[in-house]
Amino acid sequence: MQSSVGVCSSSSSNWLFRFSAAAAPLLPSSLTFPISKSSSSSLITLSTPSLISSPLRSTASASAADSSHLTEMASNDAQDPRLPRISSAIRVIPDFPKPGIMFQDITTLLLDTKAFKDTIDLFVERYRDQNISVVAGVEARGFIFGPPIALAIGAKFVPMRKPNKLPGEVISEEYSLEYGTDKMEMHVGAVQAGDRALVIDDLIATGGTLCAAIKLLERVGAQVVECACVIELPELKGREKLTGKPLFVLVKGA
Ligand SMILES: O=P(O)(O)OC[C@H]1O[C@H](OP(=O)(O)OP(=O)(O)O)[C@H](O)[C@@H]1O
Ligand SMILES: Nc1ncnc2[nH]cnc12
Repeated sequence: MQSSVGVCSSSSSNWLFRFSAAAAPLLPSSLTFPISKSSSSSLITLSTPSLISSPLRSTASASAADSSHLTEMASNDAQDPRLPRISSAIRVIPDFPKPGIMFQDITTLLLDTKAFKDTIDLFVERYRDQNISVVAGVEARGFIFGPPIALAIGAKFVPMRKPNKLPGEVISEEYSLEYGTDKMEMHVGAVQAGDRALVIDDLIATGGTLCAAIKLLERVGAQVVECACVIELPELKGREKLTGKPLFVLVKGA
């Protein structure tokens, strides 16, 4: 099938420069727990958990009528003590893969068995009763978080892959990057019209990647109930590009 360039385009590269804290985000208060970088080179340690709000509070912008109950759930939830550990388990590596980029490294979260389990549990607790039929995981790091969530909530897992990786017939969605475009692909037949989809990735920056995933799912008639990420970089305003789809995140990069 043909590729198409979606209306959701990201205006900057996937590798993102981090803005100063002075650049106040115009986003709705969606945050849960800020990741802060220690003075040492790579490992971050959270200084003070000065701003913890519930992960369930943090996310859903309630544009999709079908997801309004998720927003309601969020607003009623108390702070969750699991968030500081999750946040502090994420390492920030400056200048990777290019100078100026603060890389949010979730591999250290995977080494912390409690924090990793808590991460999965938080998503499972949110989605287990939402009648989700498909969890769509975005390559590559959405492949880490998506499958355990899918298994736990009884949904199928569908990989959303980079070009020319899937062997069967695919549909493709191009999306803009700062210099050029990238493409995401999904197997034809993996998702059916009427499926209720959750899109999972580790991180939202400009939102271009999640936008492409949403478009692929909607092209086959699925209903995207929500997007979920471990980390949001709010300064990049990716949330605003999600065509009204709710976004749920656990922590935000500072
Ligand atoms: O919100 P965006 O600006 O679209 O960026 C977010 C995407 O960037 C990273 O993946 P990347 O494209 O680096 O691929 P990888 O996981 O295969 O390294 C990240 O895991 C998200 O998928
Ligand atoms: N700062 C960042 N860290 C990790 N993955 C990213 N993808 C886009 N920006 C990123």
